[in-house]
Amino acid sequence: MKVVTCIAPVNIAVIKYWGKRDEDLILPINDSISATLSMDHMCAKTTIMCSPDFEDSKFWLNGVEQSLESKRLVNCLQEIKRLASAEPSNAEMLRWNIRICSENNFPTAAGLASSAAGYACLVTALANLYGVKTDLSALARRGSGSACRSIYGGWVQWHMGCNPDGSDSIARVIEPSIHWPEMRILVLVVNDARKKYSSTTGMNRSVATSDLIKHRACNVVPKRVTEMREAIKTKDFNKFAEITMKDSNQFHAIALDTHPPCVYMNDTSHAISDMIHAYNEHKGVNKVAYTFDAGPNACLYLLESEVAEVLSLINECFPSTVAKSDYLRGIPLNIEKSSDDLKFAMNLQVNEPNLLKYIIYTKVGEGAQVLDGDHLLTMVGLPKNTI
Ligand SMILES: Nc1ncnc2c1ncn2[C@@H]1O[C@H](COP(=O)(O)OP(=O)(O)OP(=O)(O)O)[C@@H](O)[C@H]1O
Ligand SMILES: C[C@@](O)(CCOP(=O)(O)OP(=O)(O)O)CC(=O)O
Repeated sequence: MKVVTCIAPVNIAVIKYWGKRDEDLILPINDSISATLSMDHMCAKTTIMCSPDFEDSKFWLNGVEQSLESKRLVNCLQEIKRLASAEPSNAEMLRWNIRICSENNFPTAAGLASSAAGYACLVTALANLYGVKTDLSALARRGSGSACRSIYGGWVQWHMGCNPDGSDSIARVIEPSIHWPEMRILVLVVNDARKKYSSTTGMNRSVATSDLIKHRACNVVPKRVTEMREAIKTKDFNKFAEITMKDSNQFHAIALDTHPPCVYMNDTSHAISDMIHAYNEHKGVNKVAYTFDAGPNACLYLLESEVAEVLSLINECFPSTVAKSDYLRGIPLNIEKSSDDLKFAMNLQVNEPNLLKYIIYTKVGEGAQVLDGDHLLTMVGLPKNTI
């Protein structure tokens, strides 16, 4: 019997991946760049066990048994087993059935990058189980494109590559997590329910029907990637924020240019983006950047020095009656400060209460990791937690 448990982070792109040139190999039509978020508040955890005593293979996600037939899961498993079979001593273990148990400590399939954390975690655990030593980003990519960036910590670029077999479509670290230690992230959760159409469906539809997506991939992203790498390297927040917001907006413009359109942002998302622009304008320089993935939730990048003021601004504009202990996740309670001057100077628009469900405060963190114990499966290969 062998057992491995891993944890893996989510990542939030500042240059978005949207569109594939190969659906099976999951090869993108443009490079993308993201920051990996700390696992303190958002992570996937996966235990994989294999044993000659297991009569069958099983997979549980968040306590619910899943099919093992999913194409992407099969692709990840097949690829890792193929690589593992190069080592003759693995032959017996490769015939054993496996049990997979995974849990996300944040909402699944809600546009909060659960598939990125989930597949990065799965392939890290599988590779460790079978002793496969290779670039894990290419393996994670077979589960979900954005997952390749969650293998690594810090600031990560997914290079689209040009080889038809996808061998050069891999993630690489631009800078480690410690490079920009003041960087912070606020995730404003507007809705954590399962979204209407997945990123996979949306981007396939965009590739098939949007004219703008071709312009973006060929003419916009290459230049933006160079500028973004430079902004990160030189810690130029103003430039970083400008590119991040423009890229998020271009991605959503393409989602709308898709036929039928994919509408991911809602009125609350737009109110958040208006508030950030008003704040940056008031400051005379970009102090906060927003970015939205395939859902209404906002992810704000800002430096630690701005957090207290921006949090009080959010509390003014988006009042909440939810208990603070549940509403502010990861936020020290003494961090808030009065925004009276700001409120007056910015002529703030106050929205109706409870448009935000909760706020997660986090920072840039490390990539996927193997844990020493703390397994999610019992010795007989059954989940310790079921629902
Ligand atoms: N911990 C996990 N282990 C394995 N697979 C997972 C895990 N978490 C999520 N997934 C897979 O990812 C799917 C959700 O992916 P989907 O792209 O729809 O949502 P998301 O990743 O939360 O949002 P987005 O990619 O738009 O940010 C789940 O239905 C499941 O198949
Ligand atoms: C909007 C995005 O979050 C899209 C993520 O798409 P996925 O990686 O979930 O898509 P598949 O490769 O089909 O699984 C932007 C990004 O993370 O770069």
